[in-house]
Amino acid sequence: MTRQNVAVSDCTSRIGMGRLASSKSALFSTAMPEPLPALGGHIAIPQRRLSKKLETGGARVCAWVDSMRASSPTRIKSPASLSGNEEQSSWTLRHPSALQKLEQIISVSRGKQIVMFLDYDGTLSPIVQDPDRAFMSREMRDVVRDVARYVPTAIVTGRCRDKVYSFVRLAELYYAGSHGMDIKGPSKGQKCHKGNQAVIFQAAAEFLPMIDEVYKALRNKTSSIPGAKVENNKFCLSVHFRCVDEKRWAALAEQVRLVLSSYPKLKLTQGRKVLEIRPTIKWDKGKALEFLLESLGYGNSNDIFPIYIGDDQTDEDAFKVLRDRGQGFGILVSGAAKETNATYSLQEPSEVKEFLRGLLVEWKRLSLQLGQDQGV
Ligand SMILES: O=P(O)(O)OC[C@H]1O[C@H](O[C@H]2O[C@H](CO)[C@@H](O)[C@H](O)[C@H]2O)[C@H](O)[C@@H](O)[C@@H]1O
Repeated sequence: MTRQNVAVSDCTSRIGMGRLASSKSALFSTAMPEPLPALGGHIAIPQRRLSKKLETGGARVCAWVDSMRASSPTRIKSPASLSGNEEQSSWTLRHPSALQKLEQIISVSRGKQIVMFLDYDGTLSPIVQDPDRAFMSREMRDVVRDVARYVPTAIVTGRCRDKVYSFVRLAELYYAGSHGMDIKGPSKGQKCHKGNQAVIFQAAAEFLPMIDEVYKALRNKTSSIPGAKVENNKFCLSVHFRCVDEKRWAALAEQVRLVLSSYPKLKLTQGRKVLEIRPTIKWDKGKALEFLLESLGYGNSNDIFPIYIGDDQTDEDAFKVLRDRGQGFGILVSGAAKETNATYSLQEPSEVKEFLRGLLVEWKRLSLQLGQDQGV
């Protein structure tokens, strides 16, 4: 047995312990090899450290597996003094439902230019097992189309831009694919936009050959793990483990670690049951949001009100940008209490649809009123 094999099987047995420990508490966490933050968002696993410490790869893989088990964004653990329900209610007080606060949201955004940013998976479409079948409903498409008639609207996603376009099929939107590393403007004119040119920005163009190479290597190395799926998102990759038996997560993580150890210019982050591999450049959904605001001519405007709706750790970068700018707000789509920079929450995509519909009712009323005031 090789050293790597030993590491993986050690970890696998620890996973068993983990399950036991989670019901009986203790032991498991004290056996942690080296504290590692959850793999979320830009909490990248430093590849330099990784390659220097290949000999401790097993320990690292165990830490990854721990993180894979945590949800994304990280769930808030209730302190012993609070029950799960109490924690949930206190979280909802801190991040109230955007549906319940609709009137307040409409009132604070009045007179400002709203710009709408929408994540795709888990926000516009429900999470499903097969990433190739994450379709959005016709009702959701209709609502998003209507929203884009009133305000500039962008889809910001970890997916490959072409792929998300094949799901959304609305030419009037902006699309920021590959976690914002691939941005294109609408191909159909919209009255809110300045001109009709397709803004093209690719933050990581030089990484294309490397990403392609790693895609092939990962496909090859993970092909024997049932349920594992590697998705090529052009400037980044997704290694899905939603359909992989938990007992095999360590083996999968180990293969990913082995491949990445030869690519110090790539980093690993985590989404919902997915390991995401991307260039170590300082670009994320937050930067994409800023880039789009700038492109729309609102970079220095005080009269804008950006709204970003997303469900995943990678959306936190955008929530944080809005919080730091003090403009607009983020809405986290989550039914559970999670650590977030978003201001409001919505439980699931159907609530996203209701929220957007609620805004539309108000915008339609306003434009009717404007028409009447102008005697149209
Ligand atoms: O930024 P997003 O639009 O939220 O994209 C993030 C990842 O979404 C997709 O994976 C997620 O949705 C799948 C379909 O529901 C689900 O099977 C998977 O477990 C989720 O992680 C997409 O396939 C990934 O490439 C994106 O990175």
